[in-house]
Amino acid sequence: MKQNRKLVLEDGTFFVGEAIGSDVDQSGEVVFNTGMTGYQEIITDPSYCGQIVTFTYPMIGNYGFNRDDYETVKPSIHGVVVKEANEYPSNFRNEETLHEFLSAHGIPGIQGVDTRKLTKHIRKEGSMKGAFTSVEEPIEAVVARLRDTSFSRNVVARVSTIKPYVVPGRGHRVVLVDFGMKHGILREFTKRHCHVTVVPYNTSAEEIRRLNPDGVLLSNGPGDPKDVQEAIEMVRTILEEYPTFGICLGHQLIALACGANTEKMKFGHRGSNHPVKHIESGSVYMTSQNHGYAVVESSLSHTQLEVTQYALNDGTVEGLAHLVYPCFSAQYHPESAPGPEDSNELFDEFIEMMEEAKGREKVLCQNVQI
Ligand SMILES: NC(=O)CC[C@H](N)C(=O)O
Repeated sequence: MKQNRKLVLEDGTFFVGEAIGSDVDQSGEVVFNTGMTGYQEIITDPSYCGQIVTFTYPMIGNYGFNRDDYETVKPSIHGVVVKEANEYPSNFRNEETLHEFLSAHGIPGIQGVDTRKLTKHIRKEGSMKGAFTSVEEPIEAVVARLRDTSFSRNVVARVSTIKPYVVPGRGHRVVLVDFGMKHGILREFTKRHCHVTVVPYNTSAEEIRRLNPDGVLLSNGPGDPKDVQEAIEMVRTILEEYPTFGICLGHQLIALACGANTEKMKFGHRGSNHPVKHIESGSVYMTSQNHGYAVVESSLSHTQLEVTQYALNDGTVEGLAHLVYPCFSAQYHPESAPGPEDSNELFDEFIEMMEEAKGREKVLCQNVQI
């Protein structure tokens, strides 16, 4: 393997390896994902906007990239770090290699890195900034540059849709607020015949009201939830008016809108086998996760939210429900893509919630007629 690219971390730790993908010296927050499969979905998940993802599974690219598994058409990840990038994918759906895919989308990568060492370092020291550079560039210069770089606070705006669009269906009318939506979420709604209107992240409560939805879905998305202030305002209003379901960033926005707090985690949860316990049933579900922030449990005591699910690995909050309004959320990805589909039923719960709300409306109308 060639030694023609370096990954330098903010604390001066560096890894030398072979350049793959695009030839750009990009920087980002270095995080790790432990999934054994699903690299295409991970690389195309907009929640990774601005991040450099280290894959702990040692060979990436072995089944190639195909036309079906995109989570968004235009990836916004800032780089990938792998132990070995497979050059000869073998799969009937394969269309291009990891290297070809990354090159086509301007994403840099590196192979030949001891990803186990890098992951252990991040676990110990926490996720941190990193940059790809040439092997010649002095470490001190890169570190100084990284210290001066601050992450963009505008990542949601980069990945959200600019204009609303409709994915027609004959079922419930859902307004899906796109903070960096994975296509998997849309797939779950179309599977259930919903009529989905996807709207930009900064759509106001008034604009949503004009669409007269049966329910509102707040999608996943990149960055710090506190950076999307206009959405927090909107969520505060809509959750009192419509059945509301929040996924990942959407979950965090519901918490903030209700007066709770969120915090940055040391190294986050990114993988496809995170056990989550549902308090009411006692059941444990394997979940697909990708988040670096979490809801602060102690901040929930003065809100109208209750914890419905916990992460079994570290006890962090994984699910919330509103005590008054039909509103609930999950910190993980019930749409999977990639990962287990155990929690798919949350979409059915949301459909039931919309049905119940419609039923209540009908009774109210009948009473008025009498
Ligand atoms: N997948 C997501 O929606 C991630 C939410 C948020 N950006 C976080 O890292 O916690």
